[in-house]
Amino acid sequence: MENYTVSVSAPGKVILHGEHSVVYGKTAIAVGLGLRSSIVVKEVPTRNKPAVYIHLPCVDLQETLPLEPVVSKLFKPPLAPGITGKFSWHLPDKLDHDTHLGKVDELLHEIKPNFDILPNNQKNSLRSFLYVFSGIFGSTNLAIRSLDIAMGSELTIGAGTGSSASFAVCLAGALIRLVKLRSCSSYDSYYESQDFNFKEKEIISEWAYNCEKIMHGTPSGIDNATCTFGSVVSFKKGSRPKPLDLRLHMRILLVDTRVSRETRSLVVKVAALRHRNQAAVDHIMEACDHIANTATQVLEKLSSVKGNSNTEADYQHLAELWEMNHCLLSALGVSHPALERIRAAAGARRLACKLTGAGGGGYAMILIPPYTSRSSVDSLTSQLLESGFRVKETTLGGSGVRLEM
Ligand SMILES: Nc1ncnc2c1ncn2[C@@H]1O[C@H](COP(=O)(O)OP(=O)(O)O)[C@@H](O)[C@H]1O
Ligand SMILES: C[C@@](O)(CCOP(=O)(O)O)CC(=O)O
Repeated sequence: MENYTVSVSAPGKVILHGEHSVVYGKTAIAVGLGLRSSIVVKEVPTRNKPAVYIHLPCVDLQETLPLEPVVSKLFKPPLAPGITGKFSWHLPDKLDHDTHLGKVDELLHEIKPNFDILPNNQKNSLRSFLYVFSGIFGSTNLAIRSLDIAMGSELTIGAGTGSSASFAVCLAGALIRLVKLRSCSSYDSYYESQDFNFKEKEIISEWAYNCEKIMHGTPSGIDNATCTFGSVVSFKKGSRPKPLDLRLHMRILLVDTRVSRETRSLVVKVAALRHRNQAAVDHIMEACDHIANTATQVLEKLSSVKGNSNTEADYQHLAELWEMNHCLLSALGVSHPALERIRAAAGARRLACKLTGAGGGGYAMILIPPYTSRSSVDSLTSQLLESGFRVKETTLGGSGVRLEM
């Protein structure tokens, strides 16, 4: 019997346009980052009793989970109320989420008596792991084998660049691939397939959405969709995120202000401003919506360009939109002196810069068009590092979840 090894990676995400205005029903666009998380899942010989050996260095966690109680308590998860039939791993949105998560929590308290005193990040990673593992394997008839699971990430954890969705997408992707490999023979064409198909990606994104519910309560769905499909995802409240099939490879400097912020309190701050100035704030939101829509058109043009002379004009247009968007966000009161210092340094080199995400600190992104000189990027990076910021040069619009060889 073959012992399989599966390696999968998935990107983080940033919001390009539409932060805050998305809360008021306007369009947001998010893009996959060049920085990725990765997972390696290995079937290993069972030593004594079957177990999963988990290595999660990003949250400082090494854990061995016995599999027999997982099988007896968590397999065969229930369907949501009102839905009949048998649950299958193809249908994560039909799972009775609260009941299944409740059982996961009960089991974790049984097998780890100190569960309650673990830090939240470790708790959430373990809960998500058991939830997805038992949801996927628990609806198959495959014999249980011991597994070794190791995950890593180039992303800063808990900083608004989608590490939780990226983690969950890797996990769901790897476990689904393993189930499919074990369900087919080496003569099937699936065995040879080098990547996930669209339907598989939809299922992966739904499992990751359920994990986002574990981590955040009421996620919008944009992070799991962007980390799964990569490229650009357009989103409006109340409708499904829409992946756009664009081929982009835009360079940025992703600059961490190291000023911590809380998304929830910034959303409340904007709501209070709107309460006092509704017409003015609604016009700002409307303007942000136009920017998101125009930027989508520019990205479509950039995506279709093959050495076309308009690239420079398109990048300039995009830079203009970034600048306007940042200033509108600043008018909403969500900039920060650290973000403005980064903008000044970028502006001195005629490079566009905007905050991304909730603001109030967090990250700024600086657009690096292809015609920017290396010396300009290097001197800007040095200046930002000297000022105490963290700087990573990366790309926007990269690929979504993928199998690694
Ligand atoms: N590589 C990883 N390994 C283990 N857990 C991870 C990893 N990346 C993210 N997580 C989980 O996701 C949580 C971070 O989620 P969140 O606070 O939403 O941050 P972010 O904005 O980066 O998504 C962590 O506390 C941890 O539970
Ligand atoms: C400010 C907001 O529009 C985006 C927040 O993004 P992040 O938490 O910084 O990734 C809030 C939201 O959409 O829920």
